[in-house]
Amino acid sequence: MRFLTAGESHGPELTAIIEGVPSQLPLTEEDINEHLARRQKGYGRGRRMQIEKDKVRITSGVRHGKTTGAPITLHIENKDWTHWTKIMGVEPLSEEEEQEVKRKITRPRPGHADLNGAIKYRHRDMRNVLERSSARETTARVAVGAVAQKLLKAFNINLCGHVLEIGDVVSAQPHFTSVGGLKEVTESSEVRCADKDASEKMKRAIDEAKENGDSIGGIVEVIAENVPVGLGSFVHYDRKLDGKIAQSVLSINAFKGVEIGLGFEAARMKGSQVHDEIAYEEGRGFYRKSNRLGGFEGGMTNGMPVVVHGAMKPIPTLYKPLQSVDIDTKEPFTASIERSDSCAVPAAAVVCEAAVAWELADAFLDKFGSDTMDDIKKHYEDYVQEARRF
Ligand SMILES: Cc1cc2nc3c(=O)[nH]c(=O)nc-3n(C[C@H](O)[C@H](O)[C@H](O)COP(=O)(O)O)c2cc1C
Ligand SMILES: C=C(O[C@@H]1CC(C(=O)O)=C[C@@H](OP(=O)(O)O)[C@H]1O)C(=O)O
Repeated sequence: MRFLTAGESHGPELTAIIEGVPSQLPLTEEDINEHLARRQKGYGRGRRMQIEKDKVRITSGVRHGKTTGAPITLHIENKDWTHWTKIMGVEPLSEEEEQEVKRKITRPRPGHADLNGAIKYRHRDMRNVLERSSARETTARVAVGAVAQKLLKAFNINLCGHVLEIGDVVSAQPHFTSVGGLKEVTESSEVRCADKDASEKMKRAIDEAKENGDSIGGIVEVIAENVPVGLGSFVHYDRKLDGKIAQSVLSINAFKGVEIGLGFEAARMKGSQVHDEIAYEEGRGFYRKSNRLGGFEGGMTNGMPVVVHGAMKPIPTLYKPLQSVDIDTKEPFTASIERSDSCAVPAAAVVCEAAVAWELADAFLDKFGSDTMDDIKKHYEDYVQEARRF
């Protein structure tokens, strides 16, 4: 499968085209809207989230509730667009209009894409950078991930993204019996954290950052269960699925770190404390006695739950000024204030879930074929039985 997204933060809409989804997969707009709504929730977001009511419109690749195998086109309207029609218009402006909307952005925010993007594309108005570098794009990625999740769910593969840390507040590791249970708990929490005490502390940490004109980051975890052994491959660098997941997670706006299983902690431990012992049980087949490696060995899934962590830096746009330099006057200034989130870690957990879902679904189709759900199901069931008997 592959996908492209397009659209600016304050343009009319976000669009995604997905190619390679098999035919006969049941899919409705509501399947996607559910995830779009989840991404919009979460403590610490700014005023923009009160304006947007993200809903998808499917205009191709689905007929009467099922995919056809043709490219799927998804559209999500930006409600805020009505306030930006002049500033974001496609047609050239008259001189008068130009005067009216002339509010060039010349003051780059430390930590955002503004300055590098302006130099690279030679823009003297950094709006041309911020519009596309904005994490508004993650709406499209979540929509695409929702399609991937629908496919995985047909094979009982379930995912959940949740918050482990915000600032210096750390959640006790969740004790979940199933991703379903974890999902329920985290969806009812404003910070999407399964630890009730930590959730309250996280909210206070967000409030405190906001009161101080500051922002705050955190760590999210995505767990996927019932993933079959053998997705991805060891034979070539760009077929290693853990590597693909890492790329996908790091490409989410503001994500600066990714771990599979113990991740960085494994580097500080002895081999005997890290590697998961192998066991065998009639009917179940091979399994690991623990899951410190997060479901991966040799770039392939090993049948244990996939566990991915992503670290999000604090949001760059700050009410508390940081120093920067105007690209026109070359004068130093302290950053101008724009509307902004103070913490988007709970929302980012949903984005991270979508990123992992996409990579798993893509690897799944690589292994089991990609034309029609019936063929894939046959192939999958044969393989799972074989693997159990191996
Ligand atoms: C869900 C989400 C919401 C975000 N909201 C904001 C925001 O309101 N203001 C901001 O400056 N950055 C926000 N960011 C982060 C920026 O988009 C990101 O830092 C920027 O694109 C630069 O990319 P980089 O941090 O990956 O280098 C958000 C990120 C995510 C994932
Ligand atoms: C719009 C979203 O996030 C935006 C991401 C973002 C950024 O710079 O990344 C800046 C803010 O945009 P605005 O300046 O319009 O308030 C966020 O609201 C969204 O998540 O849907």
